[in-house]
Amino acid sequence: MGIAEPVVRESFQTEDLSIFYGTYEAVKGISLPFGQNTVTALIGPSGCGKSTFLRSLNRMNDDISGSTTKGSIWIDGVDINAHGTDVIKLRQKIGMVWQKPNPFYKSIYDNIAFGPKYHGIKGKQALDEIVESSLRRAALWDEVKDRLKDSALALSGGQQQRLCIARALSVNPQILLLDEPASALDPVSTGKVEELIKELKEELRIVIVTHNMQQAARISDFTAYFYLGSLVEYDKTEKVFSNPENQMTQEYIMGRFG
Ligand SMILES: Nc1ncnc2c1ncn2[C@@H]1O[C@H](COP(=O)(O)OP(=O)(O)OP(=O)(O)O)[C@@H](O)[C@H]1O
Repeated sequence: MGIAEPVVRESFQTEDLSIFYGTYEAVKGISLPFGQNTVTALIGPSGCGKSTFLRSLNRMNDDISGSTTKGSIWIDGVDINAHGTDVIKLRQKIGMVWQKPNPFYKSIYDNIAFGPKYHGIKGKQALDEIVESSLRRAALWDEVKDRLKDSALALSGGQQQRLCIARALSVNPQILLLDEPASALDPVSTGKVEELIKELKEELRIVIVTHNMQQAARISDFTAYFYLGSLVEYDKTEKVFSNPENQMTQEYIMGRFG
């Protein structure tokens, strides 16, 4: 009898992950790795399960009544769906930015300081440092450093989205989940967010849902093509966009459907 091969797990990956709304299986047994310092793009036609899959990665689906999950999401050898997971700590490790910028009705400063304060950081100097470094990492510091006490809602849409990214960064996540983060932005702001994603991947892993094929091609290292809840193709972005294995991927990328 042979010796069983040890299971080598990426430090962040899904394994046979299915997600249901009631009895409807919106995500069907998907296994995907998310490597360090990589951007992974999730693409596919509307309703194919991209956002459902993305939200499950930091258990945002817990908040949707009737949603259940089967399979595993491994982070550093621990299944985040296991009983007893501290979901607040998990969301500190795995941050999320939504499609529509959603700053709090607070000052720019307080938007960023909120998370660190919640996690127990006290003292003006420590908070000042986190606010500055988070805004710098989100390429927003120079634009807002003289008006930190102004309302975040006075910022432009593109600035608000970078503020939301800075807010996510303020608690030092290892992973950032982005759900169409630039779809509500003008081309200049979109360009800034894309530049930022490329810079941030030097420090973190990023998983992004996007409907914009050029954007996926520009910023991601790996691309996963979803269709009707299943993973049809996953490969290096260059390969998926130049020579996909699957005809359906090819047609979607060429804009023939979706
Ligand atoms: N809260 C919910 N309750 C019930 N069904 C849902 C819920 N959210 C999503 N679904 C269903 O699950 C499927 C996947 O939806 P999801 O939003 O994940 O797809 P998507 O690929 O992100 O779509 P889009 O690109 O349009 O945002 C769809 O059939 C959708 O109708």
